[in-house]
Amino acid sequence: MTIQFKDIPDPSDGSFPAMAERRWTVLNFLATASGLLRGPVIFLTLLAGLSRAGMIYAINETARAGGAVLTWSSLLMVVCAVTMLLVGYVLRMKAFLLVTSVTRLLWRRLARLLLRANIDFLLSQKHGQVYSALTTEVNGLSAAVVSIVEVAGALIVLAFALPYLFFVSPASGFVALIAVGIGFAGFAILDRPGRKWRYRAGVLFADYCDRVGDMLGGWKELRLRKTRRDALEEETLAIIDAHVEARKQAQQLFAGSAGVGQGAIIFLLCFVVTILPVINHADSTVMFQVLTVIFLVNGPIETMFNALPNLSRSETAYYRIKAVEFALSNAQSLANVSDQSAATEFREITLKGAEALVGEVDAPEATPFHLGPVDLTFTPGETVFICGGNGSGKTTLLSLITGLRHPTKGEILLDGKSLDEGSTAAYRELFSSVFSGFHLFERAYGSTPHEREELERRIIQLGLSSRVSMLDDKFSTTSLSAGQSRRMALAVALAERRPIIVLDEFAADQDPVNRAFFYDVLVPELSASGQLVLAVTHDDHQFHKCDRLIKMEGGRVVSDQKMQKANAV
Ligand SMILES: Nc1ncnc2c1ncn2[C@@H]1O[C@H](COP(=O)(O)OP(=O)(O)OP(=O)(O)O)[C@@H](O)[C@H]1O
Repeated sequence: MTIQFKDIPDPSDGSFPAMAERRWTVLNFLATASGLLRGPVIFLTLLAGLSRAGMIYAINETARAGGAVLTWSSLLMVVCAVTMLLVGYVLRMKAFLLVTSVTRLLWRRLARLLLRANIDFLLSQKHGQVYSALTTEVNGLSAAVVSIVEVAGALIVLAFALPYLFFVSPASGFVALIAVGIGFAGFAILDRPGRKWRYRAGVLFADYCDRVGDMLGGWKELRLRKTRRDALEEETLAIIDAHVEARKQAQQLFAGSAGVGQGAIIFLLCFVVTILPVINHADSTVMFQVLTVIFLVNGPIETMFNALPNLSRSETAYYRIKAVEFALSNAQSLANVSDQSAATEFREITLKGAEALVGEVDAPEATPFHLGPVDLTFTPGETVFICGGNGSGKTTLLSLITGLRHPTKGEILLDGKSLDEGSTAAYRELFSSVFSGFHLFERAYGSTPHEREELERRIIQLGLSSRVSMLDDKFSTTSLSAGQSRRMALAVALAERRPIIVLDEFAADQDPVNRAFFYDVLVPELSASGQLVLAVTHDDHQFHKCDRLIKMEGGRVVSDQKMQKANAV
């Protein structure tokens, strides 16, 4: 399924209520997810702001008192300075912890959604959007918590410093107000195009992740053909350049917005040193007081105008993450969420008029593959081979039988009871499998000690003990040849001792000895133990070794033939 950015607000949409609402949504999310409102950060920010404001006042009062060392104002100055330094340090640490809280929450949420995503989403080829959401977007969004704290701190300082400035010199207070206003106006003007470029950079980063996926997954094909490698490299470089350009454009606008804020403070300073003496008839005390205020609010204001673009970037990051969550939420399968207890045995599995559509979501422009209607029944102890040409629907049929895919029409019955999404999770536990595109985990996740014992036995039985050993539930290696990897996956599946084992073209990459072992020893052993064996195979000279042979053609079961099983040799 291609991820649709349906719910991403248009970054160029600056309509006031929509924009304000979006900002509020992001701020609200960050405040809640980080625990900002619960912890001491608000209090510490207030304390840091107050101590800075207190510093301004104390410096001025000390200067007015003639600079004596032991006055109440000089003591206040020391207390404020120490508080400012200590609180500043604690605040930086606490802010970092807020960032990690948001990252953890988002990563956990996305991981949960991924683990419950349905087959169509997982079969989709392009997962760059997921990788980019999990990396840059999550980092960008989390880091914005610090910006909230910085902006809040600066606003607190301003809330005290501006009235004080009006008190000391109304003209300076007025000009300072204009300067801050200019800073905000610069941000408001440059922010929207900045966000647009930032959004584009995000899309391009996702494309880059997809190309990296191609480089890692297709490294053999890329090594063997220079023109293919060159073309991919060329495309990747173009994506990188476009991404860098988009980021540069965004940065130019965001830096410009911060620059306007900085320029406004410089304008204020210029006013103080050039115009104020004329208005004030060169009163050096007022000059000193005004300069002290500007000196001490300069830092927080600069930080604030730098932080505002970060909040803007975080808005884009938030909605890009939301888009992935949206796509994943739409692709959730209740069968992956339900925690009904596992089914441990069955009498009969029936597919009744079951149909499936493949590729409908992933490639809407192409005609989807239609499987069925299929009517089949399976019982314990049967050995069923499924054959048919490439693309005839064997794997799709297996995904229906195993409950990985829900029929678009018809139903699957377990012991006469129709499966719904809620009961499918328990049903799936009947199966162990080695699909053609299997995955070897580094550990035997979720295995019991008894299963691990069985796994060690199977590793020996399948001739893998010279390559693989187990330390607790961890395999010594998963770097194996194709045939060995498949046997390793089989060992894991066998150790699970489920009532049904599904094997998709298992023998395809086995040597003659292992192939013979599979058909003549293993399959009869499983059948004798009462397990239902469902095996996709192209080995027509082995067809006589099954109880039933199902033949697929163009998505339909064209024959379901009872076989006279030959005895194993
Ligand atoms: N992710 C997908 N998106 C779109 N179509 C798909 C996808 N996966 C498979 N198909 C299509 O579904 C059809 C059935 O595929 P399936 O894998 O079930 O065939 P198969 O019989 O197992 O083939 P093979 O012998 O090659 O493994 C094919 O025509 C294939 O092109």
